[in-house]
Order: sequence, then C-alpha cells, then structure tokens
Amino acid sequence: MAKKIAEPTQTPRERAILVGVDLIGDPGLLPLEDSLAELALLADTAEVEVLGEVTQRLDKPNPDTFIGSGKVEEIKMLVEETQADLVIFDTELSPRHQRELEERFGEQVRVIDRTALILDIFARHASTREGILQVELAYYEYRLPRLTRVWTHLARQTGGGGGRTGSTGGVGLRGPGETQLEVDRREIRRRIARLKEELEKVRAHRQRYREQRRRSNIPIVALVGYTNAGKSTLLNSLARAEVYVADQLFATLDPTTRRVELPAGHTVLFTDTVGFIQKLPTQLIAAFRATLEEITEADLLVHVLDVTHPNAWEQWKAVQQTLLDIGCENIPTITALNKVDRISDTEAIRKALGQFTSSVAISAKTGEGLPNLLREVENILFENFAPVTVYIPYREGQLIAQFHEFGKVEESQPFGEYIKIKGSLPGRLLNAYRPYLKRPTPAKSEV
Ligand SMILES: Nc1nc2c(ncn2[C@@H]2O[C@H](COP(=O)(O)OP(=O)(O)OP(=O)(O)O)[C@@H](O)[C@H]2O)c(=O)[nH]1
Ligand SMILES: [Mg+2]
Repeated sequence: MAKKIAEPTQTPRERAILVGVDLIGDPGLLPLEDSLAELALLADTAEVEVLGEVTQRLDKPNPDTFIGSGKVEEIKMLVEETQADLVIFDTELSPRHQRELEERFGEQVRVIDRTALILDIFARHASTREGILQVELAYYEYRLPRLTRVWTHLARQTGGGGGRTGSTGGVGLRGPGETQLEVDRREIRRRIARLKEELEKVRAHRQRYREQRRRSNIPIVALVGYTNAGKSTLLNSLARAEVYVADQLFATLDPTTRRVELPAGHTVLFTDTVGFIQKLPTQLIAAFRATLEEITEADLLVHVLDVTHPNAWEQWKAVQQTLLDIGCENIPTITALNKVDRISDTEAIRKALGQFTSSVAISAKTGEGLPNLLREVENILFENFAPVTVYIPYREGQLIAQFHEFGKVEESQPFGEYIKIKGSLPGRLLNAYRPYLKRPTPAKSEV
C-alpha cells in the first residue's frame, strides 16, 4: 500500500518517502505501523519532511532490491510525483540492496535506512568531544562496506586531486574507480583506527574518574530508558540540573552527572545519558562504549518508562534487551513509571507497578512520586544487604578493609593468594566487588 500523506512545503527541508517491510516469520518488536510512526518521528528530528509511506509484507527479501520489483516501481512513481530526495527504509539494508535501489530510483534519490537516519540525528546532537568521536566512529564503520565506485564526498576530501584517482587503463587493467575505491577504503580504515585509539583514551579517562568516585564511596545511579521517556526531565527535577529536554528523539547524547541528597542524608550521583530505541544499530552500541560504560558500571539503574506511550511495554522490552546486550543484567533496577500526571486511572497504575519487584510511579514534570523514588534508591543502596561470597587478592587491601567496615562478615579465610570472604554487602558496594565473585583456580606456583 502506498499513500501520499503530505504536500511539500516551501522550506528547503529534505523530503522523504518511508518504507516499512513486514517479514513474515520475523516479526519485529513493534507492529509495522507503529515502527513506521517511530521512523517518522526520527525523520522529523532529523528535519526531514515525510511525504509518503509505503509498506509491504514479504516472505523473504528479494536478493537484489530487498522489496519486490512491483513495489520498487510503486515507490519510484511516488518519488517522482512528490519530488522526494530520500527513500528511508525502516529495516537495515545491506550495501548491495542500497546500491541496487539507488540505481533503480535514479540519480537524484538517495536510499538510506533507519541506522543512517539515527546516525544523522546523533551527529546533529553530539556536542562533546567524546560524543563527536563516537558518532564519527559509528559513521565510518557504517560507511566502509557501503563505499561504491561513485566519487564520494569523503573521496573528494581526501583524494588529493588527479594523481590518486589512478591512470585509466594502467597496468593490471584496474579502472580508475577501483583504484580510488581502494584509496578511500584505506583512508577510512586509517581513520577508524585513529578514532578507536582516541576513544580508548577517553575510556581510560572516564575509568579513572569513576575509580576516584568509587574511592570516595559515592554510589552511582544511572537513568536508563527508551528515548523520550523523560530521563533528562527527571535529572533536572532531582538535581535542579539544566539538561536539554525536548519532545524529540535522542535529545541527549552525552552523559551528565549530578549529586543528589537522599531523604536519610546519604549522597548519590545520578547520571543521565543516551536513550535506547528498538532496532538500535549495533555500530552505535559498539562505538558508544565509553558512554555506555556509565551505565554498565553504575551501582543502580532507574529504568524510566513512559507509561502513557501506546507502545510502553514494547519499549520496556527493547530497553531490557539492550541492557542485557551491554551486560547490565546483574545491576539492581528500579522501574520508574513516568508521566503519571497524564493518567487518571489509578487502578491501571497500581496494576502496572505490580509487575516489577521494585517500582514507583512518578511524574518527572510535576515532581509527584519523586520522594518515593529517592527512598527506594536509598533503601536498595544503603539498607538492603545482599549475600555474597568473594575471593579478593591480598593486594586489594582497601576492598578487604571496606568489607569489614561496611558489610557483614560471616566467614573469612585464606584461599591461595586470595582471601575468601562470605557475608553480605549493602547494594551500593556490590559493583566494586563484582570482579571477585568467581572462585579462582588455585595457583600451582605455590607448591
Ligand atoms: N506530561 C509529562 N511529560 C513529561 C514528563 N517527563 C518528561 N516529559 C516530556 O517528555 C519529553 C521528553 O523528555 P526528556 O526528558 O527530554 O526525555 P529523555 O528520556 O531525556 O529523552 P532523550 O534524551 O531523547 O532520550 C519532553 O517533552 C518532556 O517535557 C512527565 O512526567 N510528564
Ligand atoms: Mg534526554
């Protein structure tokens, strides 16, 4: 089904047709229409005007064009009719599909997928050095397999003029395009390597900073959740911070950390960071490692969920899946059902709360429920003790002393080069001991 949904406006925004595909036997997390609606929001955030939508149900992708040839024609006609500049697929396209489709739609039309659109938004919203480096890395990783013989933008930047385009019909019969392609690829690989090096430095810096905070014994609470759930609004309310808030996808890219005082007087750090989305491109997860470590190394997660969203539960699932992917399954989590100021049905909220071991209903906007949230944070981090058995190397004297000071020790005995301590620890300290949960194999050298 193809439909034209808007007349082009006068402003020079790029104009796009969206394409959604339902692969039979491989249903996405969201129904096709909802996923397309989300794609339209992404387009809007990227300042792209949506002029039409096309959908198709497919048994399996066409090896050349992904969608069927009839559909290709249908889109081509719609593109001509609306004078669109872009065709945006909701599914990730292989480089080959992308190339074939561009050939069929004609020179003026660019074909991109959801990943490219998200990368574009990230590039717009990156403001710190770390953010910019990470977006650049994700971009080049995405570009590399997609380089074609076409004289690309990057090639123009780095090609350095005639000499490097190669000679026509030279030795080995390599065409000029092909030589240029190799130069481009090498150049991108070189940039990727350099970006990775620089990002390693950023990571090391963040790591040192976190260790400092850990030594000062201030636990870290990370706000996680689907994009637009209200994480930044919540940080602003809790800490009178001034993080940019917008009814936009991926408004936040770079982490912000603020100190917050809890009801019984303990202090914690809250970190607001990038949101998640369904079909989150893997390049982005990999490239954003430095930023995501703010989440994976937190002592507690507050999963902010927009309960008023029609796809709230799918969004919850997408976030849980991403948390699992980045290795957060062992971090205690409070689910904060947000935006309850918009809901009058208290029974529905009560039911929703019952689905989680630890949950609170809040409105980040009006402040309703925030004292409950802070009490729950304090409870988990400072009052609940979790049973653990750890094997700590003797050189980690500070960790051993800390266990005795703040934890409850039931049993403590030497274990090779380690000391085995069985007992319990308050939630805020669990993370520091996580590397020592596994029973080490005894060293042979001691014989
Ligand atoms: N009614 C209502 N709106 C809220 C509430 N919390 C946030 N919002 C709105 O939801 C939108 C998104 O809020 P943000 O705080 O930017 O969301 P975020 O989770 O930081 O989003 P990203 O940074 O894009 O991932 C904004 O328009 C907020 O005003 C709430 O409790 N009630
Ligand atoms: Mg935000």
